Amino acid sequence: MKKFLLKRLWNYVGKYKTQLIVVFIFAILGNTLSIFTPLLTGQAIDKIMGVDQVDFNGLVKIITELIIIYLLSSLFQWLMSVVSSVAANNTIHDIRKEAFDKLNTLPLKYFDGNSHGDIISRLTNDIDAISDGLFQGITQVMSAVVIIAGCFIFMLTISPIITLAVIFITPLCFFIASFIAKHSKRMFAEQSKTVGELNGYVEEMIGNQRTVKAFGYEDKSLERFKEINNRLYKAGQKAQWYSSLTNPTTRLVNNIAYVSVTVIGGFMAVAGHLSVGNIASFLTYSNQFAKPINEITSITSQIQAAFASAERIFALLDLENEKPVLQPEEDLGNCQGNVSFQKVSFSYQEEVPLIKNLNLDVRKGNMIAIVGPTGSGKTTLVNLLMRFYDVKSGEIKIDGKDIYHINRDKLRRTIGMVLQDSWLFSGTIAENIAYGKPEASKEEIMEAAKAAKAHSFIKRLPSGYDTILDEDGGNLSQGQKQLLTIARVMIIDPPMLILDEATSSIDTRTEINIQKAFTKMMEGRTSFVIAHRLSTIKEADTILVLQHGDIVEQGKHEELLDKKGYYYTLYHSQFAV
Ligand SMILES: Nc1ncnc2c1ncn2[C@@H]1O[C@H](COP(=O)(O)OP(=O)(O)OP(=O)(O)O)[C@@H](O)[C@H]1O
Repeated sequence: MKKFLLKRLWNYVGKYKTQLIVVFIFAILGNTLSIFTPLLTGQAIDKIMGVDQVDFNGLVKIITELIIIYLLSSLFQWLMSVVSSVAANNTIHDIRKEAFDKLNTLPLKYFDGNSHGDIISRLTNDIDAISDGLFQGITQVMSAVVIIAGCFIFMLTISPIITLAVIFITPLCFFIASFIAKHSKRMFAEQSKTVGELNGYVEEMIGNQRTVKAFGYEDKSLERFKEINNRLYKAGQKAQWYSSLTNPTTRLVNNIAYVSVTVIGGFMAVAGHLSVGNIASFLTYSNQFAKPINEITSITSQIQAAFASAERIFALLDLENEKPVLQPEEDLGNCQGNVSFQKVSFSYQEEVPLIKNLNLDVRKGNMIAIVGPTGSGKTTLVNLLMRFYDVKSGEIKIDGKDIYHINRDKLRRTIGMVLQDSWLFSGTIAENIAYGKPEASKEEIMEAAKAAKAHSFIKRLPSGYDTILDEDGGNLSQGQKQLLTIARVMIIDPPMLILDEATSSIDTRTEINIQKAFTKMMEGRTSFVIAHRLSTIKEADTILVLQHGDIVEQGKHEELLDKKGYYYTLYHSQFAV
């Protein structure tokens, strides 16, 4: 599994080979220089033979060399970390971009079925974790290779016997580290998952603060937060507990190696095979030899967290995209707006059938009011027409062309949509209106606003069209927000419309404005209206009455009332006052 992850990560990191080579060169320069220092220190010690037997000239020369080496080595190590952070940042930039691109190609099912906080967490926390792991990984691994190889050679030149002892004991560290890593990986995966869950919850609570406060849900919300937070605490503790074992255990092994060097070295010195300076150099080398291994094991937690996060990112990247357009691709051209559903079946979950064998014919310019109790499938019908979800079987045609043969973007541009929860983004009012047509001129924006009856309220704002909206248009009323979304559709001038009439109460004046704007917008356009107003259903060319995903009745208001069927009951319970 890890091999597979490494290979996939390499696909991204490998693109920056030149930077990695530069890091390696700096690693060689910086670390080789520092490998010389124990040798020089040993030589310096041997210049001090005893009282009055000190070679001062030799000593000063060596100390000067040591200072220069330390300075250069620090410079190269600094350069190494600068370049490796550039390589890590470039890699992360690519992964983040690919992940965000992926979000744009995923079907709506993914967003409906996963907590938004968790998705955000994948793009932020998980990517940061990979970034930290990569940066540390690159610098430590490169330095380790150079130091281990360098120290090994230098130790060999001093004493092959003691070198043998060191290289027998030190690899034990690897076994211990990999054994612990195996266990801690699972804990880190749990930790990342819980971070995602926590983010999801926090996002939900922040987004719904009004509801939280209105229902006095603060205490319960805190309880739930505490519960997730506790789980996160436990997962984090367990992961850290396991990974924190690595460093002390490997240090213990290193200390055993250190003691062995001292004892064997001592015996060899007494026998006259080694000088005191040699032993001093060797001790430092054996320490340096173990250092990169220790350092790598001390960042295992970071590397494990990076692996766990990489798994979550790759899982996102591996999700199935929206289905591509079927060939041959057809062009809607000058779209008229004739719509038909033929034997359409659909369900969100396999085991819960919703729409079964639905047939519907809508002629261009007609206004279709969709009514039905909650959960009857009104929004689902819209989801299918917009291709937010794909039908299980059957066909949906516009002007006789199957929508699965039409480019998804082009299809969506022919249908203007105004929903109840009008989504606005932080930016000016003008930018919000021109969302679907960024190249629109000021005049066009104003025209659209006038048609949407939004111009007069915009004009009264201190900065007019340049008024900056908070995220989600928090500084506007519900009705004003809806007028802006109507203007946004007007500017695109689509041949078809999907409107969701607001159920929330809006002041009468704005309500009248919205209704007027809706009526104007629907002129000559095929319109599907999820209807909540009496006036809409009365004016509709056809009313579709939905129940449990089926069209149970279809016709004009008076006809349906005369039938005294389901619509009659629904009308008296929902619309008639
Ligand atoms: N993303 C989804 N995943 C699973 N089931 C869903 C999803 N969206 C809707 N449903 C289910 O499908 C059924 C139809 O939902 P739909 O939103 O179309 O109803 P509706 O008539 O628009 O309701 P309302 O008037 O309350 O908006 C409901 O039972 C609902 O629970």
